Amino acid sequence: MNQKSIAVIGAGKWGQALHFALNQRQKCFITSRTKRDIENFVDLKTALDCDYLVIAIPAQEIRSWLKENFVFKGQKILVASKGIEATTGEFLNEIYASFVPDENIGFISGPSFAAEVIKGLPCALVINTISKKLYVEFEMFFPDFIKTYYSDDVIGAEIAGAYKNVLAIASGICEGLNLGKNAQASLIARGLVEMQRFGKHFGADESSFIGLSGAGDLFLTANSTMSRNYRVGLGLAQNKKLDEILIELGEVAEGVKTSIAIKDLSKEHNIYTPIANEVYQIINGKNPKDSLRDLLKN
Ligand SMILES: NC(=O)C1=CN([C@@H]2O[C@H](COP(=O)(O)OP(=O)(O)OC[C@H]3O[C@@H](n4cnc5c(N)ncnc54)[C@H](OP(=O)(O)O)[C@@H]3O)[C@@H](O)[C@H]2O)C=CC1
Ligand SMILES: O=C(CO)COP(=O)(O)O
Repeated sequence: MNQKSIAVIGAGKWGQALHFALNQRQKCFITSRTKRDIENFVDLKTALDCDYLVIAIPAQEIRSWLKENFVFKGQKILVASKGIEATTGEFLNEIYASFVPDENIGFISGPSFAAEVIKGLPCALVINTISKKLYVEFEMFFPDFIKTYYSDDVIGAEIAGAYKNVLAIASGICEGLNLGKNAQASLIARGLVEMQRFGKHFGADESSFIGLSGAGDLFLTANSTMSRNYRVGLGLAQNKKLDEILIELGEVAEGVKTSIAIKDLSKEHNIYTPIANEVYQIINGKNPKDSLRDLLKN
């Protein structure tokens, strides 16, 4: 049993589910901006003093949160967020690199709806880090109902986890327009090819996209109304306003902002990303039926 201290930062849906899981083996602290009545809830300072931190705040908030709150004291970090920063197009590992040495940081990926993890239902996750030692240390904290795998493909896991959110929006749109299961399967399969192409450009290992981090998480979120991103797509297909959809959702849907980052990066690097580009345009007012026509034509 590992006796080092561990804390989750961010008590949203995923932070609370991870806290539940990590609290099975040993006491795990949790903190958040908003104080909550959760077992082992502590203030931020106490959490930051822990040896191991699991950070579960939205991707777009990470840079400012780190700047305002984080001081590196040798902590080992596991990043639970899935997204790409929209304002800069930077990947999360690039943002964290200014605050934490690479060997002290890992990224969680794989199919994992918080609502199931918090019930103790079985799942498999990948811990992606250049340090096998760090993987072994974090693995010790996970309960029996979560099987963990090791990968050193940090960029592949990050891109897969972020990109699948945009594709889940596309799949929700497809469902909302009643385009049928053939269309939806085609969209998901082509989406997988698209995110692999995007990832390869940035040095990702192509095999990450056919494993848990890529296909696993994509199949989960692009096929279920449990996914917030998928529900955003359903709303867009019903011609609802984005603001209205997001208020109704009340939780983060990372694919919305990540679609901006992918649009900018694919333009800058000349990468062919037709589905993500149509999602970006639909979010910005294009009629989804026009997107369908353009995707079928090009
Ligand atoms: N939910 C899921 O099934 C999964 C989610 N993820 C990823 O985990 C990340 C978090 O998602 P999730 O927990 O579901 O989202 P939620 O919307 O449920 O919660 C987000 C939490 O982040 C905190 N937060 C938001 N902005 C800030 C900020 N500026 N500074 C500090 N804290 C902030 C909020 O804390 P407070 O409420 O205290 O203000 C909030 O509770 C996302 O990147 C998501 O893609 C990954 C796998 C599964
Ligand atoms: O990443 C997730 C499951 O692996 C959660 O997806 P949503 O954010 O779309 O709900």
